[in-house]
Amino acid sequence: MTLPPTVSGAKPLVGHAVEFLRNPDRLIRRGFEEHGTMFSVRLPGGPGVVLLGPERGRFMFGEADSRLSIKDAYPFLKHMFTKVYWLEERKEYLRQREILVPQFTGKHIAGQLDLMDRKATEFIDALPAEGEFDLVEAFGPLLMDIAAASFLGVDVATRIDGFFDVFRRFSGGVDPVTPGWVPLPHIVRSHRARDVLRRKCTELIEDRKLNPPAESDFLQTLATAVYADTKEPVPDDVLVSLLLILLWVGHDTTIAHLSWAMIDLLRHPLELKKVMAEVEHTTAVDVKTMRRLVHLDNALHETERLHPSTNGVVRRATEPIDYDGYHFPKGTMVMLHQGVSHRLPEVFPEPDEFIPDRFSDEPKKKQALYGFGGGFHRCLGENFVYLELKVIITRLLQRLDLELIDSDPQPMTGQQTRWPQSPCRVRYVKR
Ligand code: HEM
Repeated sequence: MTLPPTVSGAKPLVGHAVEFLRNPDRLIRRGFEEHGTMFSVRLPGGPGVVLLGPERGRFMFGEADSRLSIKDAYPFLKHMFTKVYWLEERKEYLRQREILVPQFTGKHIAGQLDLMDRKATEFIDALPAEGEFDLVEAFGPLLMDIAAASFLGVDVATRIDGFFDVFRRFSGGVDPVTPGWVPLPHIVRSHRARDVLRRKCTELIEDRKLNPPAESDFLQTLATAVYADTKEPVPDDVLVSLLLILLWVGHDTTIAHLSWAMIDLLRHPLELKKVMAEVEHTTAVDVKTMRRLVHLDNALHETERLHPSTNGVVRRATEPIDYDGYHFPKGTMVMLHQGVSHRLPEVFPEPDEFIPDRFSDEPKKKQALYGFGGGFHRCLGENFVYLELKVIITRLLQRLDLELIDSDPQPMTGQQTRWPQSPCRVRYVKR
């Protein structure tokens, strides 16, 4: 048995590396058109296999970590975070996961809703009576502020002004092809930003150990965490990396989802009207009320389908794997690409159209979405994100009349989170 067929366009020596770095979506769409839902790409680190669609997704996320591993799947995380969480051996990863999981229970997330509401309200209060803003430029600091207040505490969040810009430089280090030691400008910038962030997070943890607040919060729980099995304190460098991961994933990908959700709604007045009717009289922002916002929920899933925030979910084969008539040698990089998977016409008819009601007609279709990954590593923050988006959008639509200035923003290309490219401005008038 052999690898799946290879997509066209491989160059001598570098294979598909350059196109994969610069325009992975185009490469993968071409692969789909040439070979269907499974094909190979040639990358410097060895063969890569791209999988598309729910059936292949079930295979990928159903495989054990011991065969399709997350540990070596994202090499850039090594230089961005050093050795932590996904990069650890399975036993250590599970010990760290045990610390995180309790922070994402329904009860904990429900406790964050008032904070999200307060921050969204402050954001709107601070706007002049009318004007315009760029969605990414405006939502970036707002979402960073919510992530910082949720994971560092409200008092600390006020002391870390400017974190969003530092994180922006840090995120520039996402590069699955170039080794972390190569001194290219984006990697050097990312390392400098990482050092600033690590220093700051170390100070915060040390400070919390010395001065615990009267009421415990997430940062306090983390600063005093012990491993469940040995009862030994978790070392500071691990705590700092966990904090950095949460702050990073806690705002970066959400910027894309929130910005695209607003763009999708503003470009579809009939859908906007349905959502407006639903949120118009919403005063309390408790979990039950947010769950009743069915149109908004469907619209957010439709945005997740059309504009997934990440570039793909990746695993590395730790042993040779035979699948559907093909052979993946040990070391193969296996990637599920959400962008193309979410637009397969046989799964989602009229794939390029924004049709939130498709999820009312067939709620199970949500299971074919991979915006938040799948299986054991499925995003721990998914419920947090959906509630956060609902709270913010409810308040925005209640208090602002909005109109898109740039009517057709395009997604970022390359390896960056799929934010809409600026300018993506809205004009608003306060009601
Ligand atoms: C729109 C926003 C978000 C998107 C699109 C997103 C997407 C993802 C994806 C695709 C994965 C799976 C990675 C893989 O399997 O290789 C993941 C994992 C994860 N996400 Fe998110 N995420 C978002 C927001 C958040 C937030 C707000 C948090 C928490 C603050 C969070 C915490 C995590 C954690 C801890 C994992 C790792 C789970 C594990 O492997 O144990 N995410 N996310």
